[in-house]
Amino acid sequence: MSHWARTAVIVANGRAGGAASVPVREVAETCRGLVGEVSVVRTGCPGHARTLAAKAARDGADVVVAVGGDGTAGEAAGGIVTAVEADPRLVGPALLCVPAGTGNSFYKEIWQDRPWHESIATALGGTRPHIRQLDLARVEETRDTVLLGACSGLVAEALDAAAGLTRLTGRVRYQEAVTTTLRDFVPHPARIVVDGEVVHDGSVILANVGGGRYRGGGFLLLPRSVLDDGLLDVCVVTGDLDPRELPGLTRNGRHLERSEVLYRRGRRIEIERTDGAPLTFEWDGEVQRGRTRYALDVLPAVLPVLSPTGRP
Ligand SMILES: Nc1ncnc2c1ncn2[C@@H]1O[C@H](COP(=O)(O)OP(=O)(O)OP(=O)(O)O)[C@@H](O)[C@H]1O
Repeated sequence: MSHWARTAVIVANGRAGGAASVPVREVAETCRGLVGEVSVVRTGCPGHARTLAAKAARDGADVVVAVGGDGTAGEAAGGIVTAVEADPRLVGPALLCVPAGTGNSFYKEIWQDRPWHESIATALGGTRPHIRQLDLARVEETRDTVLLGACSGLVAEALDAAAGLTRLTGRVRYQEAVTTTLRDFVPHPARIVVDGEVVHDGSVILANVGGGRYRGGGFLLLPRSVLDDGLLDVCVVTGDLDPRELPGLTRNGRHLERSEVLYRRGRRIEIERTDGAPLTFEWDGEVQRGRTRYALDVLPAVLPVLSPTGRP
């Protein structure tokens, strides 16, 4: 049987948290049995996966296989989408993720708990691909694309703290960072605007926009999010909630039952800190500093992603 993909480029991040447990050689061998031509490129620095995926798109690859975690997946997604924006004649390669990171939230969104070699066999093994055209978000201030989500407050501050916990690795590192951040965490005053309507103006623990349902591997912040509905979801946890309750509540989405939490959908979400101080903000795990405001616009159906079925 001849399979559908002629060319695949494997973009591998050897610095991702789970890289040691997913040998790139094995990923390449699995792909070679299913795709005519497979090449492997390795990232040399942060941001490199974006450049490599954009080049693969310009070279006409059918598939980009991103071997790494959520950061690698987000960079590869951005590379594909910006290459196609720059040259609309290009047909963007489909993205296939192999979970070699720490949280691997994006892989789980698409493939749940399936082992990676099964996902590759399903994605590349048939005579036609199952592709979902996912939405991304674009940050107005920087023009960056966002795959998984963006968040102010607690999540962004915990990511910042995690960077300093070099003695720990993996999920334990992030859990410890959340615990440390919660010790003296102070909510920030912010205005949240959805499609031009102010939905909250006051104290905020976090405002998370996405994208993916999970952040940080296991926190179900956006339980109702659909990756290809043409809309962004936003969850605002107001300062009326005790922040120490949040890790427990977001394990299974129970925070949505609380009156201190707002959940909305829209095409454009604006988050602005209202006391003039810089807003601690992050997207796809990268902490940002210096600005008081960020606006995110949906880019509907721009990213082809290989999936178990065309739609969930
Ligand atoms: N050669 C490299 N040297 C240093 N950093 C790199 C290199 N290649 C990629 N990176 C960076 O490594 C970072 C971590 O990668 P990634 O997010 O994929 O793994 P992770 O953090 O372990 O997983 P997750 O995000 O799923 O928790 C990314 O920010 C990426 O830009």
